[in-house]
Amino acid sequence: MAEDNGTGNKVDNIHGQPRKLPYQFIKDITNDFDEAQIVGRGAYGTVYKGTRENGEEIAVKVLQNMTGFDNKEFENLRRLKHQNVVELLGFCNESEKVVAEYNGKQVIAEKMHTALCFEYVCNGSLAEYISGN
Ligand SMILES: Nc1ncnc2c1ncn2[C@@H]1O[C@H](COP(=O)(O)OP(=O)(O)OP(=O)(O)O)[C@@H](O)[C@H]1O
Repeated sequence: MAEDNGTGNKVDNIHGQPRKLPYQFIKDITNDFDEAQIVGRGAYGTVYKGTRENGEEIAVKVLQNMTGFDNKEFENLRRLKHQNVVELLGFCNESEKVVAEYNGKQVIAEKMHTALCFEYVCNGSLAEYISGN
């Protein structure tokens, strides 16, 4: 089923090879990165629970201070498929022009939106599981 996120970006089946996802799509499924959707925080950013129109849940890891996915870790993750490893469904790497202040002047700046989307695992973290919380 295709999902129209209101910008003309149709997002079909997201399973298979990890694919590039529009920023508008991850914004929509996380209710504009609503605090109530936060499921955790890691060293690289905040993880949100996103819900697609068809009810499918997705973990959206919004990465901070990243400009792209040219590192080895991402390439490995992209190829990895294993029953014990959460599946990478897609990634977002989109720039947006924003007005920012620089040296007291208003300038047009390019803001990068980078995120990784994984299958959602609903049993909490391993630490919580082991400690029985
Ligand atoms: N696929 C997922 N499904 C559900 N919750 C997740 C998922 N991925 C991460 N989380 C939640 O978000 C928290 C932070 O995850 P994240 O991967 O960002 O940090 P991390 O495990 O400390 O690794 P990193 O070193 O990459 O920061 C996890 O502890 C977990 O609670």
